[in-house]
Amino acid sequence: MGTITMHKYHGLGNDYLVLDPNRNHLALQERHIERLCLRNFGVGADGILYGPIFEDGKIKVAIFNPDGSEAERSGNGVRIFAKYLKDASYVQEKQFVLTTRAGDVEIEFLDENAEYMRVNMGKADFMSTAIPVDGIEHEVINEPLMFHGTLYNTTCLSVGNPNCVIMTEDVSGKAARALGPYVENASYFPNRMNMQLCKVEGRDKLRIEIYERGAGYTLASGTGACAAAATAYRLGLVDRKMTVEMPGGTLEIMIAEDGDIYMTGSVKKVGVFTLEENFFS
Ligand SMILES: N[C@H](CCC[C@H](N)C(=O)O)C(=O)O
Repeated sequence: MGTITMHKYHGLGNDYLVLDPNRNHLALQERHIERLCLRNFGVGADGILYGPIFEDGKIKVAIFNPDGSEAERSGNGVRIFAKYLKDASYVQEKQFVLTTRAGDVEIEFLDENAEYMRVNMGKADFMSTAIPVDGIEHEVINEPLMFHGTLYNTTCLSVGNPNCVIMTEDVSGKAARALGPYVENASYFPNRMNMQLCKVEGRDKLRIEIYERGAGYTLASGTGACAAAATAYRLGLVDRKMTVEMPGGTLEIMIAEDGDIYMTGSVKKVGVFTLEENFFS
């Protein structure tokens, strides 16, 4: 197998390991992903970014959660991977397109070190069939759904991956950890679900706590911030530009006139890990 080298980054405390198949020989399997993400027995991460995969003239990245499931998109993940592409000299431009399983995102570096960037994350889709949410095709807006015996007023949407946003005054890590597993695995959601608890703190400010599909409680989520922002805007609770505050830090979100969601935020490199030959044995 040869030595495996991985590059660790975080986006507002949501940390990922980059595994580059062009520079490592590892047929990535679920068990490898789970083991690498373990914080005590492994390297520790909220997910794996596998790429760049050069295909059909595109630069692709595959995104995996610690439970081995593949995500259609990750907001912190695409900012991290964009910085890796620059650090590893795969890209020299200030702007370029990165392709995820949910399609293209447009990256724009805002500084020399690619530690601060803006990403066009595309449009939100509230249609049940796009998220997906079971039942007749309808927009899932302000819908009462039952989780763990209690009804919650929810709005569900896709921003490439499935998100459930619950507007509430009780936005805390404790509340997110308590409710999150029931939302993640509710029978309404055929592909499971990412959950955000969201408090509107002004026409330009949201605060969220996150429980991610396949990852659990995390300190920040790019798609989660975009989902909360698109929901609050759709509900008429905020203007087009806002900050979304999370335990790990803040992202700036702007909903453009055409509905595209622009996410601006930072990325930090932690370091490089070289795995022991027998790490997976
Ligand atoms: N767990 C998510 C993917 C990562 C989302 C989050 N880390 C982000 O920054 O968007 C999912 O299964 O859809």
